[in-house]
Amino acid sequence: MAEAEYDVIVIGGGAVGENVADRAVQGGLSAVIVESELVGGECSYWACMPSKALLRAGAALRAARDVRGAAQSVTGGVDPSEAFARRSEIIHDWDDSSQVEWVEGAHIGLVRGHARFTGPKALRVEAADGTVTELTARHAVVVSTGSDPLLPDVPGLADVRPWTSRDATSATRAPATLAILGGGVVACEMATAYASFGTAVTLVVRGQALLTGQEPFAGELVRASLEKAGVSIRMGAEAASARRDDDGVTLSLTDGGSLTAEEVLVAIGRTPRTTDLGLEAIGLTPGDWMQVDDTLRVVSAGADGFDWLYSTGDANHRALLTHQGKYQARACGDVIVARAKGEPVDDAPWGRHVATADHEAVPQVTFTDPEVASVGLTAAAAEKAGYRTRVVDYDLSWLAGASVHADHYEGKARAIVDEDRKVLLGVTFAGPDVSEMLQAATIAVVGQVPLDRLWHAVPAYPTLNEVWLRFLETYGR
Ligand SMILES: Cc1cc2nc3c(=O)[nH]c(=O)nc-3n(C[C@H](O)[C@H](O)[C@H](O)COP(=O)(O)OP(=O)(O)OC[C@H]3O[C@@H](n4cnc5c(N)ncnc54)[C@H](O)[C@@H]3O)c2cc1C
Ligand SMILES: NC(=O)c1ccc[n+]([C@@H]2O[C@H](COP(=O)([O-])OP(=O)(O)OC[C@H]3O[C@@H](n4cnc5c(N)ncnc54)[C@H](O)[C@@H]3O)[C@@H](O)[C@H]2O)c1
Repeated sequence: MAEAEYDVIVIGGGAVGENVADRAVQGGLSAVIVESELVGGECSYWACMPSKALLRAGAALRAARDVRGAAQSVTGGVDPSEAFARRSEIIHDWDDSSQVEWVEGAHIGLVRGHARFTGPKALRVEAADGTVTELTARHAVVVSTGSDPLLPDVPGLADVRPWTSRDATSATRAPATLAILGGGVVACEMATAYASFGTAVTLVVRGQALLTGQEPFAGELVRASLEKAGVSIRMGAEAASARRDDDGVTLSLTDGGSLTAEEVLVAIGRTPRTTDLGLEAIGLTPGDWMQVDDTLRVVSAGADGFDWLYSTGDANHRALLTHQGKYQARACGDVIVARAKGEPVDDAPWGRHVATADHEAVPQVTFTDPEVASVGLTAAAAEKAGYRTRVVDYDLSWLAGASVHADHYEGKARAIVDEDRKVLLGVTFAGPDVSEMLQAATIAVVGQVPLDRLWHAVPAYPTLNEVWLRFLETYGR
């Protein structure tokens, strides 16, 4: 049995854990990552990267088809086998050697195996070959273990071996038919990708809308385009039972209907990867999300007992997005260094050691058709939070840039103005290729740039970014 002591132990070598360890080492501490699967985690191998790779071919074709002159050259559809091959190439065929090389180059230790707490600042790591390493931390342990797909308790569902996001992103062949449970981000993105491969997709959605955390027009535009692409959408229905036979999986639905598909993908949210982490050894409850303060320090059972325990990324449930987890990681790594060295902690809102943006300025792109790019609060969320707001809507198709971009550009944009401070609380764009417009909105929201000053941020003509000028003109000066 090997033993080792480090200043910082990071459990989980996903994109988030890697960044915590990197910041700690850059601050002069020693750090080790414990990883039970692939260094790079879910995002690199089963989530962001492969899903976006699978979506890209369809998006490129749609763009070309809507530009007269280019459209004439598009004579076929997406070739799924080439799209799967490109996906595999982009994610290095599930080989993490390049990420391991990066970890080594960053002077971060790496222990492969499954970590469990044995006590405060103490972990036991079991590798697949049975090797055991006992690790102790001088200053901090960071739980960056991510999340797993949530499976609903539906009779028979587990027995039909449903697809999760991992199966959908690592498939090497498109099924003829696919049922998808859920109407959120994974469901809509995977419906878009598989419909582009020629799969007959049926979405089974519990509520009456898609992408419910977003402005309502986003879900409505995505719904219309999925239906145009041949996706069947069953709103107000849930799976009541499932069984598999030679015809595939048959789902009976709560609305009395049923459907049969070759595969069923469950995409109804996530559950924390904290069940098998030995949390009971430190007085926490296995299977819970880790509750943290803005410096990412665990507060679940009173901050005093856990001044050495942190959690970043999906595991803390603040914002289940790679970029936001990496943002937390930078604050977390830096605050661990500051506390270890007895340096001042900058934990005022927007300080170096806090993840303030998690509360009201989270950017997200959903890579559907159309893309949905949003940051900050929706109109409903701003109202709920008690702000006095004005909603500014603009139709993206009215922009000169849109008419050049595509022959039938369809899209909408919304900005939420805080009427008391005359700054933006949130912005949403839904339209083809809006993803690259998001960072300007994020800067305006995080920077709390006054509308008066935004008039001086002149968008280039003729680009889609002219929506910024139209927002201001619509609002009035
Ligand atoms: C289909 C899909 C598409 C997505 N697309 C996007 C996107 O486009 N953009 C975006 O921002 N977000 C996207 N997300 C969300 C994003 O994938 C997650 O927010 C991100 O991966 C979280 O990173 P993490 O480091 O917290 O967790 P993970 O990436 O899950 O990493 C955690 C790591 O910890 C390891 N681990 C867990 N327990 C232990 C243990 N006990 N011992 C040792 N190691 C352990 C795991 O093996 C894993 O490697 C997507 C999610 C899904 C499901
Ligand atoms: N492009 C991106 O940024 C991207 C892409 C994919 C995933 N993600 C992240 O991954 C996370 C997980 O995505 P997701 O789509 O699984 O979750 P989600 O929270 O986005 O959507 C889950 C959907 O399932 C529904 N639902 C919940 N329980 C249900 C049940 N028992 N039966 C039927 N429907 C049920 C919800 O109403 C919701 O519509 C998200 O938080 C998202 O941030 C991000």
